[in-house]
Amino acid sequence: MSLILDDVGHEYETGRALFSAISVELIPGRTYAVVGPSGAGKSTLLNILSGNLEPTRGRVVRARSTTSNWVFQNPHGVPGRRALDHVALAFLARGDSRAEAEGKARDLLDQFALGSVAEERFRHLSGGEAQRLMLARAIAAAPGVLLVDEPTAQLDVRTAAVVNESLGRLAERGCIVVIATHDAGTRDSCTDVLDLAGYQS
Ligand SMILES: Nc1ncnc2c1ncn2[C@@H]1O[C@H](COP(=O)(O)OP(=O)(O)OP(=O)(O)O)[C@@H](O)[C@H]1O
Repeated sequence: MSLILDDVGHEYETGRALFSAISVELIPGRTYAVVGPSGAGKSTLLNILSGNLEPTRGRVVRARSTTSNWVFQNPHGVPGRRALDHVALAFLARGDSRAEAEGKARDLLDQFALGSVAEERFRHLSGGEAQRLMLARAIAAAPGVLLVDEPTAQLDVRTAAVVNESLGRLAERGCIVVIATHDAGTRDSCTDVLDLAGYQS
């Protein structure tokens, strides 16, 4: 089910107008890079897409059943919980048995080059590992829309490419993936680019 931005613009009470007149239909199967200079409003647009923030202009049309999942720039995990359990829980919540959930979680961890830290506690992961774990957990939840803020900011080029590929694969499974990014590699790996520079008020 698509997500439609209809003439969307936003201005915080305290500030200037960030962007205006964004009209675009986001379609399952595609990955959207939201780009623009720092302060252009990329995170704000993700917030609007998530439904957490009402735009001051226009509207977002989404199916009532659409689930969205947000991966933040700063990873939030449970310090004493194993990496594996963070991902397995999402499968358990969807009705899998413990064995099935752990099997699927290990596959996903391997995809994100996290197989070797599956048994590690969250607090022992590096910044980049923790961020990839958050992505794996979000993907395990199979949301209709995945919103990701700067997924490759802490990663080396090779690991960033792994993450970009995984986000593309998730889209291919029917998810709308929207990524706020400054990373040219991530932008180029997306099927579509939404450049906020073109929507300045
Ligand atoms: N809750 C808020 N209230 C008032 N102003 C805000 C609020 N959130 C963000 N802003 C301002 O709106 C502007 C856009 O912020 P936003 O975080 O959306 O930009 P961004 O493009 O994601 O930036 P960056 O690339 O640096 O992450 C900034 O000037 C910021 O200070």
